[in-house]
Amino acid sequence: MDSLSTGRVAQTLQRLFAQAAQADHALMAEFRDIDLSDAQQAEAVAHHFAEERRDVRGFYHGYVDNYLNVTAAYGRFLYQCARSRNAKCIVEFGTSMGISTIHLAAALRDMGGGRLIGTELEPSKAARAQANLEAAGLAELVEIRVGDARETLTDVGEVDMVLLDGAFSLYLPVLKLLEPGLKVGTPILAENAIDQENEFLDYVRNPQNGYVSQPIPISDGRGNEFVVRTR
Ligand SMILES: C[S@@+](CC[C@H](N)C(=O)[O-])C[C@H]1O[C@@H](n2cnc3c(N)ncnc32)[C@H](O)[C@@H]1O
Repeated sequence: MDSLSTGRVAQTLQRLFAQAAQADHALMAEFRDIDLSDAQQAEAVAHHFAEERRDVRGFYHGYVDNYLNVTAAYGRFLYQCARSRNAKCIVEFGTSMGISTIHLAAALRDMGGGRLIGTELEPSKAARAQANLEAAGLAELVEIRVGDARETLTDVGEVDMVLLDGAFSLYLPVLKLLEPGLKVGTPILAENAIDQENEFLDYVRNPQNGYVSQPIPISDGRGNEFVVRTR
């Protein structure tokens, strides 16, 4: 049996997905209801990117009460990746309220233990994630570093798996920060890696940089890139 489907982990996830659906309802509806042409969509994404790049802290502070979480299907995929990799050390950029974190930490626990280093800009979100991990019985496996990933992830060392789910304009600098500790075969999962003037995608899709990478269709329209380190 896996702990995703039973006990405290399953109960906590069920509660969090319900809370997330409520908290993010208006936000999600905004995106769902927009029927934009390709050109308008490209413009909207570019605007989003520019705003985030201009003021990362301010941009995400605007979402302080939003979960912005992975889907349940993507969470299961994270769990599967960690299990298939037999991961012992996982790094997560962008913890929010801890939904993805719980999936990853559950995989670590189901394999006998390990360490997850997460990072979150917003102190109140980090505190809520901590409480959620405690509710799921997984807190001892996770360290949530409060602050900007570019400062909090400078010393993580060897990593078996990475989830990039923070500010998407920072995926490339954060990957480069982690690169010295990546091993051959390390999977890097990137959420919201939208294929539009994206320097991160340009980098990981160029085999000369030591990766093989392609989008995977788990959560439609969410830009799920699956990257594997090849050297
Ligand atoms: C998409 S949400 C993460 C969702 C989470 N992985 C989940 O599935 O529940 C992105 C989070 O990254 C945080 N974030 C954005 N930029 C960051 C940075 N530079 N360093 C650390 N956290 C950051 C935001 O505050 C936000 O809570």
